[in-house]
Amino acid sequence: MDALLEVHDVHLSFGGLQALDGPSLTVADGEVVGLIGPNGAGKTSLFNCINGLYRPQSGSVRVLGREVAGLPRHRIAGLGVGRTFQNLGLLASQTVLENVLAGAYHATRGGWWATVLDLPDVRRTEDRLRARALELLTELDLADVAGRPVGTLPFGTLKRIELARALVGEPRLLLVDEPANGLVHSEVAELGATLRRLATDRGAAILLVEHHMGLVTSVCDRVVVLDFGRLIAEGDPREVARDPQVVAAYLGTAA
Ligand SMILES: Nc1ncnc2c1ncn2[C@@H]1O[C@H](COP(=O)(O)OP(=O)(O)OP(=O)(O)O)[C@@H](O)[C@H]1O
Repeated sequence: MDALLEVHDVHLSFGGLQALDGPSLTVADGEVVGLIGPNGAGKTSLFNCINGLYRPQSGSVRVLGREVAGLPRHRIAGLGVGRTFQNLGLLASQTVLENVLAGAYHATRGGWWATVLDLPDVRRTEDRLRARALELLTELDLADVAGRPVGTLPFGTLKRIELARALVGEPRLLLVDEPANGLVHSEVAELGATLRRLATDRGAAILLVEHHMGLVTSVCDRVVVLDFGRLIAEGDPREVARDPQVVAAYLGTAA
């Protein structure tokens, strides 16, 4: 069977700078894979190539066996790829519920006429998404703030809203970018439990970019390590963390 995500020999450069220099990796259903590496290693660039923000110059990115490199972002989201952003992509003046529903934009594209005419199909989809959003808000302990504007809420809460927004479209593959950044210890532990639950209960595959090694070792089945756009190690999180090449990369001494 095809892996859920297959990245093969992807190259991406900005002028003379090689952001991705041929990494290959796979993620299977229900698997949580950590994507780690020092600052500037290419982690976010790889996310951008998977969800269609960037188009790699060469190589292949397959989701459920289908080539997605070069497809528009909403089409890739429609194939089941969700994403959270490092710098939260939330709208401060909108409520928590509105922000979460915006994450399902690709699923509500019934067309202008369908929306204006309030066609039953569009209404049914919107009702279903609303119910799903409210369910997620309860699951992520956000039900009490559903009607509050996002701009009035603390940072740890915003991180959970960002996660709910990525989940409302029921992704098969979730790309999570530095979710622990800015969270206190107890929030990181809670986040780890939430990510594990998503993979175990919903069978979602998760690719997790994270610098917090405690979170990586506690939730990831496997990690892949990038340095200067290249894959330098792969395997069990604890073993990889001891790999001399990985240690050197983090200390800035790798070639
Ligand atoms: N749009 C862009 N234009 C020019 N250079 C870019 C662009 N996006 C990324 N880069 C460069 O590509 C390289 C990889 O960056 P990327 O953000 O993917 O690394 P990262 O591993 O996610 O780093 P961090 O852990 O700091 O978020 C860096 O040298 C970065 O400066």
